[in-house]
Amino acid sequence: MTDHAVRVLDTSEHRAAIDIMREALHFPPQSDDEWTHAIPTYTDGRVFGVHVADELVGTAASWPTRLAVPGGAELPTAAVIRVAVRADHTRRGLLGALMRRQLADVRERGEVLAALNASEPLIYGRFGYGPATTSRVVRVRARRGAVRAEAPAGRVSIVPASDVEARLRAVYERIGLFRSGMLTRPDAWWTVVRTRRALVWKGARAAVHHGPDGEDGFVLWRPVPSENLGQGAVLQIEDMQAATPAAVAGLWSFLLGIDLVAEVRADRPVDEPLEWLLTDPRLATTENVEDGLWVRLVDVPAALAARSWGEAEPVVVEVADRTLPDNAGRYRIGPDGVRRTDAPADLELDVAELAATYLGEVAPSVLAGVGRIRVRDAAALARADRLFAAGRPYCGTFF
Ligand SMILES: CC(=O)SCCNC(=O)CCNC(=O)[C@H](O)C(C)(C)COP(=O)(O)OP(=O)(O)OC[C@H]1O[C@@H](n2cnc3c(N)ncnc32)[C@H](O)[C@@H]1OP(=O)(O)O
Repeated sequence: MTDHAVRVLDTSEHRAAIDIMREALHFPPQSDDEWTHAIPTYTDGRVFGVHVADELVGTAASWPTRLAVPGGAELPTAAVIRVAVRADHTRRGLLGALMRRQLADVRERGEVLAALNASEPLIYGRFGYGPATTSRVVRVRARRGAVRAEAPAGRVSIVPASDVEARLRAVYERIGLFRSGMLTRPDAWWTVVRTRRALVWKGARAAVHHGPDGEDGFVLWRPVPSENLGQGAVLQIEDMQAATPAAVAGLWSFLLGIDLVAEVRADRPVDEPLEWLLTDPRLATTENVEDGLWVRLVDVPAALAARSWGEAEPVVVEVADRTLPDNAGRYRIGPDGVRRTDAPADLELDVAELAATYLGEVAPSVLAGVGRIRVRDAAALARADRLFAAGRPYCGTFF
């Protein structure tokens, strides 16, 4: 491995770090205007840099959030952002050095989980992250009456442009983390959205859904270029939160009924019953189903203790963890809770596979079927499926 040093960057070095990230993603360096907006999105003390011969060549940062897990607990979580190594220093172990240092830091802060959106799915598994939520990219052809009349939709009203951030924040706070996989949104997250609205998403509009008990959903969308301009605009949903079935129906009905709109595109939960909601289910086309939030159990005992478990006889799971070895060991998981044990293992898995099952995204038997969980007691597998089962997770907060 190259001679290198990883350390916390001070604030005067943050701009250089963000430019390394932008270069790695093939974006130009930031303008002064962009940098002014970006400053508050870096949390002091949480931005790492890796130096080779005193030159900054890589970076990884995070900000603090909370992630909802099955049963409703919200766990302190590091949202990992802006991971990059300069192209002339890749594949020499520098990301590994950054990841190890960052995970140690997350652990010291008492954060139970780390989470990220991966640019490529091959990067993070080796550091114990697993794909823990899924989303689908969907296109829906717009037409008035696209949503079935009997759907219990409420009223939708457009938010004045000057009020968008305050209203959306208020609704997000109000509805809370209503499904597992959701994250709290700190100031830094809203700053990023404000910046995008000002600099990139020009023309973005927002609307809220009014349910019987108040505002229970919102959508932020913008028109995007399309080849079919003559047939109407294409609307890209940038943020949609819908805490009730009526909010789902109301917001879709509103968007699909706007005049001069040909199509609405969105990233939505795979279990959103869109096709059942539409008068013609073929109006919706799923373009892709892809990994969403990658999660890392940084403190395995605390993470396992915090989620609820289904009804089944306990299983003993042996967890391997190369990066944070004190997580390794056997855990007895049952409906009454989780404790370390010396009993023989029923199932053996890596902490990355544990992360993939943790929020209920995938059943242990699925991972066992493809050889990613080793089964020592076949009878335990069905029990593990029942224990790990939970409503489908979805994040909905891109960062
Ligand atoms: C949360 C986010 O910010 S996601 C954005 C991530 N950043 C990017 O995609 C920007 C462009 N890419 C980069 O900056 C770099 O290639 C990085 C950060 C992804 C990887 O940095 P590197 O310093 O090259 O990684 P490093 O050398 O430590 O690799 C560690 C291991 O991961 C593997 N690896 C790293 N990146 C990749 C990749 N993109 N695809 C496949 N394998 C990879 C390496 O081969 C190595 O494997 P090994 O341990 O078996 O030898």
